[in-house]
Amino acid sequence: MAVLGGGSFGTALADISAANGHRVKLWMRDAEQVGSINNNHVNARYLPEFQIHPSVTADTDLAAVVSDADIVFIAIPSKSFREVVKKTGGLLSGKIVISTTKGIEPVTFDLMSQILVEEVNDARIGVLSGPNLAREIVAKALTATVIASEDDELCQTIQSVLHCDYFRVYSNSDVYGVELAGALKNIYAIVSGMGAALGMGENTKSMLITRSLAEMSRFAVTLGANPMTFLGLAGVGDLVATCTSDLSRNFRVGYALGQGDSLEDAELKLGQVAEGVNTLKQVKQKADELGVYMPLVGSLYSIIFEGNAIGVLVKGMMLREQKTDVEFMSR
Ligand SMILES: NC(=O)C1=CN([C@@H]2O[C@H](COP(=O)(O)OP(=O)(O)OC[C@H]3O[C@@H](n4cnc5c(N)ncnc54)[C@H](OP(=O)(O)O)[C@@H]3O)[C@@H](O)[C@H]2O)C=CC1
Ligand SMILES: O=C(CO)COP(=O)(O)O
Repeated sequence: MAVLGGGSFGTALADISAANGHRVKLWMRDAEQVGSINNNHVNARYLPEFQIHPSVTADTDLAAVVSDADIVFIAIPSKSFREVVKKTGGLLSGKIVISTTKGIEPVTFDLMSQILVEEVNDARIGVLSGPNLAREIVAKALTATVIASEDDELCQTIQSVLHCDYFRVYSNSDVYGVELAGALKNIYAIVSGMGAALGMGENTKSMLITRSLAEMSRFAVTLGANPMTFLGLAGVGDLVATCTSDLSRNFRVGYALGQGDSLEDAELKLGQVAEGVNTLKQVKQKADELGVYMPLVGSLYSIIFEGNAIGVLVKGMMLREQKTDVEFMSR
């Protein structure tokens, strides 16, 4: 088995699979980080306090790591996903390839599994998504995830590779819905982080999460996803986890923005990927093109990229025309 990307989530997945008896190779581009995993079983940059299972070894040689594996998980930020897949030079063909990346490619609006379809011949493709904060997983907190693929056998294989007494794997055949949900919720985690910095109460948190769910499912349904997927772990599950935890990098970026930091400073302080910032840009553009009503996306975009004041936008949103609660019921 191989995991491409040795950040916090790639490391967490490698550790679970190794503890389940698999020999796991982690591909990382940095030789020093590889040395730390092979010699000390520690990912010194991303999870320094955690001891990785000794059956996980790391390597900087991408071709060697991929050639050796029948299952390949990809945990590379969306910004570099296509570039890394291209670098594998056809070696992913015929393998089970699972994206764990929650992002959207600029210009193409491709999700990561769509990039895999475009770049790899004959791979069996799946998506892993759900409420999966990496630091909780490595601490063995009880966790559930979703493997999405139209290939039932693939889903069963991944369930058996990852399932253990603290990690439960559900399947779903709506690949597009599962993957889109994972990308979209990052936007709302930024909004929630911002709200937390401004001291919002429980009523406000609840309103924000519920209206986020309404907005993201409205957008996803316009693009052809199944709205029912949004009621599952990859939808409401991941939305709740990410919008309520300061372990979420997107939440933390929002918190820093709410405290008055610039986007640049907030991202710099974080030092890791917060996919929601790019996702916000892509979704704002697509929603404008398609005419989808997304007041939270519109407001967050104008705060971050157009310098509008949070207070003015909040007031504007609260005083908008009245809407129905569950819009799918009134169709
Ligand atoms: N962390 C989490 O809780 C979860 C994350 N995810 C998703 O998984 C994806 C990865 O996240 P995560 O592991 O947390 O990210 P991190 O920021 O922790 O790590 C990113 C990893 O990707 C590597 N990387 C980045 N760019 C390249 C490149 N061009 N070539 C090779 N390697 C590269 C980094 O290497 P280097 O250190 O050398 O820069 C690092 O190992 C994201 O889309 C995220 O949304 C999904 C579920 C949970
Ligand atoms: O996707 C995640 C949890 O499910 C991780 O969220 P962040 O990328 O915001 O840390």
